Amino acid sequence: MNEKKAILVLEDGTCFNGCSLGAAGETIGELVFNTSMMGYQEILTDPSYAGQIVALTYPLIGNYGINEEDVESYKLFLEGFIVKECSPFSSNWRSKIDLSEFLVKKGIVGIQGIDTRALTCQIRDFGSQQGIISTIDFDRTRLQEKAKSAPGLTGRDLVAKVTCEKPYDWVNKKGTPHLSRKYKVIVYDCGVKYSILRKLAHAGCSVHVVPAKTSFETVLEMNPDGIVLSNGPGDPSVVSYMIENIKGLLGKRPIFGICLGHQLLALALGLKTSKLKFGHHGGNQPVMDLSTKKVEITAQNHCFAVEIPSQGMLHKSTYGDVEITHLNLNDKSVEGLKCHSVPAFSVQYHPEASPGPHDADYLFDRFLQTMKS
Ligand SMILES: NC(=O)CC[C@H](N)C(=O)O
Repeated sequence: MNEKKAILVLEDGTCFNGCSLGAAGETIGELVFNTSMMGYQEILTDPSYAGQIVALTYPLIGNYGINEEDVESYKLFLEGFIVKECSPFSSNWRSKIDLSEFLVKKGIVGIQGIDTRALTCQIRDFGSQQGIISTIDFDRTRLQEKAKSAPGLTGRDLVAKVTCEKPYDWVNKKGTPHLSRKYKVIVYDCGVKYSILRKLAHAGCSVHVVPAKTSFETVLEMNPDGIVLSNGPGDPSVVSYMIENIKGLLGKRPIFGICLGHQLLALALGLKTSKLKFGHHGGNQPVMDLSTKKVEITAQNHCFAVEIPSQGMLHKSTYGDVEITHLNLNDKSVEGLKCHSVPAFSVQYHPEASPGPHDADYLFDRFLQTMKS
């Protein structure tokens, strides 16, 4: 273990002393804990973690290294990383680099050797808060002040920070776009995970990714068969340009929203979103499909959620009835919705992720069916 000191100070003054992991320096972000036992590479490269410091609850992380295939983005957008113990060596046939080297290379400041269980209990009991990791300043009062004055996630448009600058086609292994495909899908990149693009390509779609600020008129001119609203970081309620785009697309083409995309679709339909106490981040969240009563084990990563409409599971929107289709069995929060009069549906969880189970794969088939009809 790197013996260089590091400190984590929370907004409320709680302090953890540990060792530096990754780059030296200082970083501030909203603290979240992720309960996945593996998949740290996918977590690190998920753009939805922009603005956040991620603590992993599983105690030993890094033992299968980092490979070239499992990245979810070209860049790391999270603010910091916390583990109990980073494995000092890694072993896997695909591994190209150790986790700690990878973090240094990507400039991510982290801390290890702290009681991640105590940190998790703190976040779970008192809710998420800002935290600061430092390897250069150990003055607790000063660090706490900095954490307190950090902006937080609410009211911040982080999509603008992570969306692609230019449109691009998702290419196959030979580097050419999948053009002669059955369905042409436009993906609004709000911080898209590559697994979504991989799944769509695997399902037989040609996949065109566009920046989040692309107008709905431009998207319609491209004549897609369907539109995917991707995952992404931050507070959905302030991403007004996406909400306006969705309003322009509803009823014109089939829409499938994933995570932030689900929240944005809900907002466009007149529903509300709000922040959860500490969010859902992990690979074993139980979700019930209310129409079949079937329970799926799902991967999730979100801090905000769609509120249950005051009149119950059916919401009257200007686009017709909107039904809440899925609920989280842990806290009964909204996990999915569908429109009755226009082809649009969405889920709060990640059907493209497979933290073991592939329970939610069927949603891609459903999207294909919607495009077909
Ligand atoms: N993974 C996501 O798309 C996250 C959605 C949103 N930023 C949230 O935290 O709730």
